[in-house]
Amino acid sequence: MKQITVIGAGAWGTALASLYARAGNDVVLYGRDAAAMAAIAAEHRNAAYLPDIELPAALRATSDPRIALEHAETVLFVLPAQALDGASEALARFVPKTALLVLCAKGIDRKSGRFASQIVRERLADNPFCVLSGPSFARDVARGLPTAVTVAAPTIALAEAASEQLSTEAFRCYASDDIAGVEAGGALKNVLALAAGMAIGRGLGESAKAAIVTRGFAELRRLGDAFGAQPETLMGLSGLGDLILTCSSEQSRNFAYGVALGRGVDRTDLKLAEGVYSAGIAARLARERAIEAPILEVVSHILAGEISVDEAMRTLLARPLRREAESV
Ligand SMILES: NC(=O)c1ccc[n+]([C@@H]2O[C@H](COP(=O)([O-])OP(=O)(O)OC[C@H]3O[C@@H](n4cnc5c(N)ncnc54)[C@H](O)[C@@H]3O)[C@@H](O)[C@H]2O)c1
Ligand SMILES: O=P(O)(O)OC[C@H](O)CO
Repeated sequence: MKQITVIGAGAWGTALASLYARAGNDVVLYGRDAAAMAAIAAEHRNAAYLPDIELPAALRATSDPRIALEHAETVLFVLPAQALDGASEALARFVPKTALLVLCAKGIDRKSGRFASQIVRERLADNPFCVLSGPSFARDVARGLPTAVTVAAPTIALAEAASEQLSTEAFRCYASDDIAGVEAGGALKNVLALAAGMAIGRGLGESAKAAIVTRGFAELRRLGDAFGAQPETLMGLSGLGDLILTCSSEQSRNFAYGVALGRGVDRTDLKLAEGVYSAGIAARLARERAIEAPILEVVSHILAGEISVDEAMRTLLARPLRREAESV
């Protein structure tokens, strides 16, 4: 049994806390909202996220960071990318020096262009850490449905040890030492899911969606390569695998948000579509590296209210014709 603390009581934090509590670990879920955390502890249910899922009775919940972290052997950071800098600064002093950090955000800090590992390690430089990413809807994992993800760490030995610890019967972790690849895949697939959703919402059809996902994946690979990612990582669970999942179901908040944009309707009920925050910075990082990323570019312009979905499609379709083999 491990002492595990999950920071972030949203959908994914609640699902992971539930997964590891059911697997027999001593798990504490930490969230900022004292009333919400007291309700989770009393009712074994997270009313704001996954309200219909019954949480394990052994799962503890608190809004006190000292209580949450004092005995932690493993600390999962399950916060939106934009919250990581502030939260890791505020919480760093409570995190035991030897605790394994598991970074679960799929986004890019839009001010600094940094990924989760770069942000959190600035505050917690001495702790061992890994990044967890891959096809995994919170609801599926909370219900105990099976999936597989990638766990990347600075050394393959640490990644294998972390994968061993983080795997359960239904949650299979593959080890990798490609942190850049795993983080790039997780963040960029969200932006591409917005584009895929927009195509469906605008009524452009499944063929257009498949073309956008495939050409978007070429952009993900080019930009990932510039970040130092290994191609096989991007072809794996945290790249292609998560792209397939996220672009194929309205269970994805990013895809659903894109569908809504394509239809011209408001979806403020979608609590977090990470791609909305990562699109502009992803397009900028590509531009700065002279990497062709027309889909990331148009998504960032649509979100900024600068062009419509129709204008974006016209821009994409008017691009010069290329040999496919030269542009993947
Ligand atoms: N939901 C999923 O299926 C899923 C799966 C895999 C990865 N992810 C990724 O995990 C990350 C979190 O996603 P989520 O689905 O849990 O989001 P969410 O919107 O459901 O929950 C985010 C939680 O973080 C809390 N929070 C925000 N700032 C905070 C702070 N400074 N301190 C403490 N808590 C804070 C919010 O109150 C909320 O409870 C995202 O990067 C997302 O892409 C989500
Ligand atoms: O609901 P989304 O779009 O944030 O996607 C959730 C997970 O990242 C899917 O793997």
